[in-house]
Amino acid sequence: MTTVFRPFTLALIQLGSIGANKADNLRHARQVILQAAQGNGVKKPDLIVLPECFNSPYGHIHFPVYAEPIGFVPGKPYDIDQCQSESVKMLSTVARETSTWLIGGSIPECDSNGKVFNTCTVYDPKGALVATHRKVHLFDIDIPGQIKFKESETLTGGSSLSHFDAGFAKIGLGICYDIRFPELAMIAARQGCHVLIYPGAFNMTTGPLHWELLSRSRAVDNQVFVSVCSPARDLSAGYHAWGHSMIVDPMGRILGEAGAEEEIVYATIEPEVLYSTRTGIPVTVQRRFDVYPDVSKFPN
Ligand SMILES: NC(=O)CCC(=O)C(=O)O
Repeated sequence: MTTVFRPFTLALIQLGSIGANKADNLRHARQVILQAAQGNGVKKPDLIVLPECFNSPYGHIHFPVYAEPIGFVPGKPYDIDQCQSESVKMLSTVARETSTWLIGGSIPECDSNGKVFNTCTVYDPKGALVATHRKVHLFDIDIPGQIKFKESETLTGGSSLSHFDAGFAKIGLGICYDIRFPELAMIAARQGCHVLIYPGAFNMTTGPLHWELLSRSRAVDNQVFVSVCSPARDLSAGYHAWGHSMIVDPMGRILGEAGAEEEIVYATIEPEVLYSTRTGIPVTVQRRFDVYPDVSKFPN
């Protein structure tokens, strides 16, 4: 069945005040979601997005401490009342109260084998948990003198791709470092996603260089809308996020962008832009898979 793609309003919450107290983080996130759901004076959003790791400080030592069991299995019914995750319960409740689709950024998730994942959860306007995405590519980098970070110290990478149908668009999910891997975005687009959404938290070294570049690249490569949602910058925290949450259209134009502080960014997603981009520059039907059939066969 082909997914309907209709105009809709997207709101990104560049959340601030993410501290050590999880209950405070959840309270604050709920309050800003309620505010975002009011709209920007023009239109109430159809979909609200939170940033990566919105309920805990961002750092590998924190993930196991803040991790919550979610236990979502795609395609199986999920009972929110039985769920052990306070973050999932809050997100489900506020999605229902606001009658809005909600992409709950990400939270550390633990499974029954003691593995911890960086997981995004998605709620429909009735509060049902309809999709999850476990960050596939862990953020392990070392730029001497600038930044060293190793999520794999405590996290396990997810092993599947995640797309969902919101009724007004098919949406592909990734988390932060996942945006550096064009294969994930290309598969989502080839499977019919119109919009790719990455809760993220780039840093002050790579953020200025790559955050916008990667967002616009994934949008132009695949002729889809791309949106990246960061926490606000907090120079008193252990990790300094770049901020600059943004929404990019299939031509690579930035439709809305935050600064470094807490802010809500709204944009209207117009399907016509995707269709006219694909008609004018038809790369999506000009690919030469006979020349480059499977890049994984080539050595590094
Ligand atoms: N949270 C992350 O995955 C950060 C990714 C990042 O900063 C990068 O440069 O990539």
